[in-house]
Amino acid sequence: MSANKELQQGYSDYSAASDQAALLNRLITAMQKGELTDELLEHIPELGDAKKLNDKLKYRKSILEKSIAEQAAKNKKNGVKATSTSSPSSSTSAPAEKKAKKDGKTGGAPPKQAKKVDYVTVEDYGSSIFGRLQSLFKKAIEDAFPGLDVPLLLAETPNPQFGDYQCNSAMPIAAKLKANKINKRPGDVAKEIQAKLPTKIDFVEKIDVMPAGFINIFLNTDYLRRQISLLASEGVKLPKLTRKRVLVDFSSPNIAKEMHVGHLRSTIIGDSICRLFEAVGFDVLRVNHIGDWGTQFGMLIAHLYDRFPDFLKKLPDISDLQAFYKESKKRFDEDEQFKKRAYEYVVKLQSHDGDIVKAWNTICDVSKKYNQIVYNYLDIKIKDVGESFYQDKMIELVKWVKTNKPDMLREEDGRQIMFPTGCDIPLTVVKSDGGFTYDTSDLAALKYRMLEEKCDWNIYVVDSGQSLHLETVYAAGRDFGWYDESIQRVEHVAFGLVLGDDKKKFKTRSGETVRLLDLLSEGVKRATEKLIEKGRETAMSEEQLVAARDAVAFGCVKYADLSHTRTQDYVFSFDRMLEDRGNTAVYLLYAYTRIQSIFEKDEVKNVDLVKYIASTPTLPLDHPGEFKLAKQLLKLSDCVLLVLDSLMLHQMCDYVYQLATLFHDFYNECYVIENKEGGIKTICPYASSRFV
Ligand SMILES: NC(=[NH2+])NCCC[C@H](N)C(=O)O
Repeated sequence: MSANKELQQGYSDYSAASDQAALLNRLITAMQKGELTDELLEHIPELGDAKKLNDKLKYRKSILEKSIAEQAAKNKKNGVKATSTSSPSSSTSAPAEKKAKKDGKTGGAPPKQAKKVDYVTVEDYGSSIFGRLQSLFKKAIEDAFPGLDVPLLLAETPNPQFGDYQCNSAMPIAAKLKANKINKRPGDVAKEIQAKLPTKIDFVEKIDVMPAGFINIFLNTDYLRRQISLLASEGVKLPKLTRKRVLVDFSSPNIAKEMHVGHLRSTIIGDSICRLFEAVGFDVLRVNHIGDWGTQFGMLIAHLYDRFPDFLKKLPDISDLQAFYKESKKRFDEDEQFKKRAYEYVVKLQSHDGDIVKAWNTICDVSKKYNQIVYNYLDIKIKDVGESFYQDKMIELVKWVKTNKPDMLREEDGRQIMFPTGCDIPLTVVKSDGGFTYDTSDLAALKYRMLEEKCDWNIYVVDSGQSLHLETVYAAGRDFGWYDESIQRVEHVAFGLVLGDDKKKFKTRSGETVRLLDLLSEGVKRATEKLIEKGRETAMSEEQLVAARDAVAFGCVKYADLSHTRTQDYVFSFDRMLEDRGNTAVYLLYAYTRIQSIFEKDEVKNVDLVKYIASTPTLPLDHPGEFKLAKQLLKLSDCVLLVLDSLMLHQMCDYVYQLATLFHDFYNECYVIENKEGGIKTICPYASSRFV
């Protein structure tokens, strides 16, 4: 070999080796990050094969688990879940896969959670003192230490000696500077932050910087007095936010099945979120994604024809839909002839046959009529946009995917499935019989909500058991480019189970699902007993008593749910929720009643109040109890901003509970009305007059 050739060989050996080293480096980094791409795996066939085998096994495992779940559902006595996978028709009924997911049996890590966009854009903080402080401090820190990217640490102080609020950002900033080889004491960092704050802030009395770096903020009491007077004369003014279009999918029961306590939680939480959004001026779509489509309607229609032949003339009186469902399911399982008819009806329903559609409508109407009673009790407004709304949209969806993203679909055992990025469990888009699934309808719904309804924020108030299903659907939406995560937010607002006193899933004594109407009626009964026990029926008119009874009964059920951290399971207990002490609706109602009694007993007219406030632009607030109450009142906007971001409604309950407690303290310590000579009553200019 000539020297030249040797050199060439050496060079190519060297470059091959350095390529290898570079490849190895990429592989190691990718492995550490868990991002082994197919392109990288091609270089190490063994590894690629192992990965493929692993994927296959994982998928097989999920199929097996699905079959087990399916079998379990079949074996379960009185099992009413209609999967009808052998039907030659389309179905959106929850397939076994959904059940397996619900039970958490499918394994596999949940796909990456959608990034949460810092979504609520405040145009004007208005009365939110904390919001204004936050934005002032954020700006001061950014001006003093540009690009340092340290989260703002600002909180209320428990000890008034250290002011009303304290900013503790100086310490982490000093640490970060140190890491960048800049030595600065936290005290000096704090001084630099202070120097960047405006010299005069209307609501701040003084700002003290402690040598250790704490920044103590003292509010201006005159400002608070003026604010409270303004609140009294002009009412609540919430911060001004950029208007958003928000869709809230909540309640969403299934037709012909009993609405259960899980749906009750969804209804209460979803409605409260809507009310909050409406209060800040968002454009809110209250959507009931009812389960009103699927092969189970075949058997229900067949049974309807037999049991209520004149259903076309008058709405059948099916008092117990659950029993009706069970009866038809039993016939479907045992009677071949009936089964055949059921299938025929499904086909007819899907081809929009007039009478069959009417029968389907009848069943939906009976079910909805029942649900409406629950909604009326709880004062819930919601619009039905159920699974049936997506009938044609599902067909369109499949066409769309086949045309635009054909590579995303995979055929397995005759089914069309897809694995969205980062997901171990596939979505079944088309079943082997050509039918659709819960996955298909949720995909179609997501596409419609983001592209047609043009939602900025799409919220699903659904139990945490469906988290994997929803996250997989969202991941598919991202893959399909249906929404832009930097400006839009798609979010599962999950909640835990409702438990009985025995800490087990909430059931009747005989182990049945609790009917919501029975539950609410029980609440009404208990509330009536409570009111009678307190002798209220003598003090109230019948009308007032009914109003009080409903406020107590339904208020308690709602508040008990909302005041618990929603992501956790909570124990449903009438005894606890009807207590007049602690964080309960009764305790809040008690505060409200006391306020009303001031007006009633002392015959103070609203006009007198208005006059008094108009002539007192700075309310005195001389008594500590009064001042504390005023401060809490002024925190409403802060609380609204907090909950808008977290969607954790217990934070709002904590706020009102604290407010009620402070009101009770105030009521016990201060006079509100002064009894002048000659029996003339005037509003006391100093609420603390009991002490003067
Ligand atoms: N888009 C949704 N998947 N919403 C929730 C639907 C809840 C479903 N109907 C159930 O009862 O489990």
